[in-house]
Amino acid sequence: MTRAKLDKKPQDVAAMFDGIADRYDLVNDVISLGQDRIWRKAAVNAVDAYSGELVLDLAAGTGTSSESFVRKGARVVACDFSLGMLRAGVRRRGGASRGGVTFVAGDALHLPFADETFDAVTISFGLRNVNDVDQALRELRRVTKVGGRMVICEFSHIPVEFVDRLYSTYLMGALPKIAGVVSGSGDSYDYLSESIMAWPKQPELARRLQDAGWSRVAWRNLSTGIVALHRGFRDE
Ligand SMILES: C[S@@+](CC[C@H](N)C(=O)[O-])C[C@H]1O[C@@H](n2cnc3c(N)ncnc32)[C@H](O)[C@@H]1O
Repeated sequence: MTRAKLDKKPQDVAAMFDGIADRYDLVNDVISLGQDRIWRKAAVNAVDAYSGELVLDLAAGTGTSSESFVRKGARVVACDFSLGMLRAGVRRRGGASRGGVTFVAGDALHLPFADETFDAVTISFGLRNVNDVDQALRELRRVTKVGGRMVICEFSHIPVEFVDRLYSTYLMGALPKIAGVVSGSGDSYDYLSESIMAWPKQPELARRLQDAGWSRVAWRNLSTGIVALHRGFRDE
């Protein structure tokens, strides 16, 4: 089983997700104790897409993060570069373009869309896996219409130091073991823990959004900072 490292070589990241695609959604529910559903709901509310809008869900994987936008009446393009994850999503929905979700293969660093295509763009638990975060933030902005918005939902850091240390113990100890039993690939979940711990804290990520040209940047913690939602607008 391929396991990505912190250099996040695209072929390793894609192969790792190909390998865990079939059990990906089940493992998420188990290791987050069902919290992932609450985080996804918060992301959908933050995007606040309405009927007739076109939303890009980047690094959409199996499309779990995409489905709720459709329930709000928007059309969603679910884009990912792991063909294994896309196939699992297409199988589950019974087609590559069904019920408002269209799966598209594409790389976050060179998105296969024209400038100003989407009303809103979003990425859940994907940005941390991209090997050039700043380029991905610029690409997301390029494909967003002027006036449009972006929401990032990503694992983050608990602001209270000793609680963050306790959480790190769970991340480095129990999490990969539990995920290993459920998924059959503990190595991939060692990468999950390491990549979360190496991920920038909330203010640093906000600064990088601004550097990439996003305006009115703000964030909010979910589950005391285990996850954070960052939001920005394309004003020009
Ligand atoms: C943890 S999964 C998240 C899937 C989904 N958004 C969710 O919330 O369940 C991360 C996804 O990011 C995708 N990914 C990582 N780097 C990417 C890139 N450069 N371009 C497109 N997708 C990428 C992986 O293939 C994987 O499907």
